[in-house]
Amino acid sequence: MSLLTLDHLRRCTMAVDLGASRTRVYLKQSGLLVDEPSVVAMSTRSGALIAVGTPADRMAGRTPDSIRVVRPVNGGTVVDIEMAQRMLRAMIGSRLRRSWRRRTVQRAAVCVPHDADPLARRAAWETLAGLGARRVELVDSLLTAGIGCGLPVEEPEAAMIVQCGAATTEVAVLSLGSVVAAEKVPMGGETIDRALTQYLRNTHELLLLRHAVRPLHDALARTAHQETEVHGQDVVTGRARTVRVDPERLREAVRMPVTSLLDAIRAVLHRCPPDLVADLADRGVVLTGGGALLPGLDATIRENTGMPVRVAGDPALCAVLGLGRMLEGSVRAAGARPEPEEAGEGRPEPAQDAEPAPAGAEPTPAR
Ligand SMILES: Nc1ncnc2c1ncn2[C@@H]1O[C@H](COP(=O)(O)OP(=O)(O)OP(=O)(O)O)[C@@H](O)[C@H]1O
Repeated sequence: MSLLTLDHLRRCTMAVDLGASRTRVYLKQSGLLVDEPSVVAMSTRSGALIAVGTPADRMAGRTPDSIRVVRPVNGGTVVDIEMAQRMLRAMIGSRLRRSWRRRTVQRAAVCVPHDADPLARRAAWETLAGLGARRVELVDSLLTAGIGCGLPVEEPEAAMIVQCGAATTEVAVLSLGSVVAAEKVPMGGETIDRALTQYLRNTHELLLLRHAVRPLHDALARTAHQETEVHGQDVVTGRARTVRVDPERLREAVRMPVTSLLDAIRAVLHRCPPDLVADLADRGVVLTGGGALLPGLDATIRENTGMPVRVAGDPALCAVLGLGRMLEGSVRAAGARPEPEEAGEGRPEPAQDAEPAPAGAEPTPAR
């Protein structure tokens, strides 16, 4: 994270985190503007938007043939650019006056996964450019999450972050404003939900209702034999049925995804120089992302690594709030002089983390 990058970011007015589960938008000097499910409901006949965000999410699994529910982001990557643009435009448009909207989106910053390939970076860039952004800065979401949870990422002492998203979890060691080592596992909140749903289907022949998964999360932290009642639909008869499940069986059901996360933490530790590992023993691990709220996850990591583990405050908002802090100018670059405003002046160059504007691609005018 160079002075130049921070200088470019300070000129942005809008910070965006396009997540598989939720979309968040932070407005400079105003705070969090949008925090809504990344979901769009559209008419299959006319293609018109019917609902966006929370109301669209409520429709999922209940729609007639005339309505299609679309999730334009998958694993932190925009997979349907046009739909992501329509979703963002509707979310921002409903909260900002038209005159403000144009000015706000002109310079935007967006979080991208650490290992985002050129296509994924281009998709994030195009989504924002299509909204009218003339300049789009792409910033590593591991750094923004680290800043958002209060880690002094610009210092030489190492810190470990585990960013638990909906579809994936990223483990990283941060030092001097950059990522020293990182691993990604295809395990997230959705993977845990799928494992619990499959367990109930295979063992109890019960189909779980979409909103009945959350109580099972709480059950994961209970002691053995403290059974939990689960309501669902019988696979064979199709009728409503209730079963009682032991928390120990639920923990077994999610053991595989959790073990893959523990393996990733070990792999990252092995790749770190000994001095940084010594820092981690003192500073421990911080869990960010909505999946960090899974009851008992922090305790499991603590038991298996022997390191102190804490869940960040508002973990799901860390990435966007961290990017917001960069926009507000409250982050110092590694080894920065005290007056960062004066740095970066002079010849304008592309920011280190920014995607260069693709050749021939003019920013689309605001609609
Ligand atoms: N209280 C909770 N207990 C357990 N899991 C939770 C809780 N709250 C949110 N989650 C899970 O967190 C996940 C969403 O996290 P987050 O909002 O960080 O994801 P995202 O940024 O949209 O996704 P990604 O980073 O994968 O693109 C969901 O899968 C959700 O089930």
